[in-house]
Amino acid sequence: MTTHVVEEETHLTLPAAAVEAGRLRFASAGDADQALRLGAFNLAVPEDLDVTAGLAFCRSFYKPATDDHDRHHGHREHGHPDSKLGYEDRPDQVEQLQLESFLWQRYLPGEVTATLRRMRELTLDTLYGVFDAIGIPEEDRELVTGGAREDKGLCYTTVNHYRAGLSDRAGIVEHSDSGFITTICTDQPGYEILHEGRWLPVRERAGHFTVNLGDAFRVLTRKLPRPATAVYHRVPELRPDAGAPDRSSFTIYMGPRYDMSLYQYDTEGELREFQGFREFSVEKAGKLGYEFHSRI
Ligand SMILES: O=C(O)CCC(=O)C(=O)O
Ligand SMILES: [Fe+2]
Repeated sequence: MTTHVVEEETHLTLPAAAVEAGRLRFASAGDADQALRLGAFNLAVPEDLDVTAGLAFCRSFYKPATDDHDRHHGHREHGHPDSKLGYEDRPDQVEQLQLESFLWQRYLPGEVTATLRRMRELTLDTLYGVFDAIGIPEEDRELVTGGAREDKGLCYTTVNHYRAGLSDRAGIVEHSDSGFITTICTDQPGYEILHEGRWLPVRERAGHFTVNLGDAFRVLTRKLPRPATAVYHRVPELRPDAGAPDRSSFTIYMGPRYDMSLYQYDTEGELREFQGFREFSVEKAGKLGYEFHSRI
């Protein structure tokens, strides 16, 4: 007789971790192994990180601005001339605002910038904790990330508004994230991952973010004894729910810069240049049938 409860077969509970005094700690060694295998885990929201401003911004950024100085609204029309990313009305339900970390202060409300900066710090500590778990030598980390510790790599936020009113399309189509790591804050369920060939909704763990590992980690570690998976994830079509707000999420993404290379350890453990990250990203976009950012 199986001891599994039905719920456990239809939902996935992610392994758990927390950052304490700047160090990532998984709940157990088993959680660390599972996190690398899945390419996803839950990360405790630290007590001094208030996500309220971020979630409120997810519900306001797309609405019309009241004046030229209104940074809470008007981001559909803004143009964000200094960003290579910016606003995108995607073919799925989600509309997204993506802004590099050096532009947060210029374009975003002060309280949102403060939240994102704290979440960036947390994401950096988490990234280094994953390097520890895999056994990536300290002296290689700044090279492969393009200087994440000195904020010279690529770090941006994605602010997601899922327009439940748009029918017959996915919330966000299945994809892996391209960089090393993405920390996601959501206000409601919907996130699913591909696990052993099946799409499974992930059970929300109260007071936790979801962390994804991306393509840059998969490429880097593919030939190592403890490789990291780039998790395939999606949000299926969301239905309008009278009285409930649309689904919101915002993320911190960290990856290589587009002007640098992806790296890979060979079977001897030697670090080698793999492919230019921009070329890799253009090829990936082509395979998945979407357009690569026109400004990059
Ligand atoms: O909203 C979510 O749960 C996932 C968002 C996501 O996958 C992304 O922004 O890359
Ligand atoms: Fe994603």
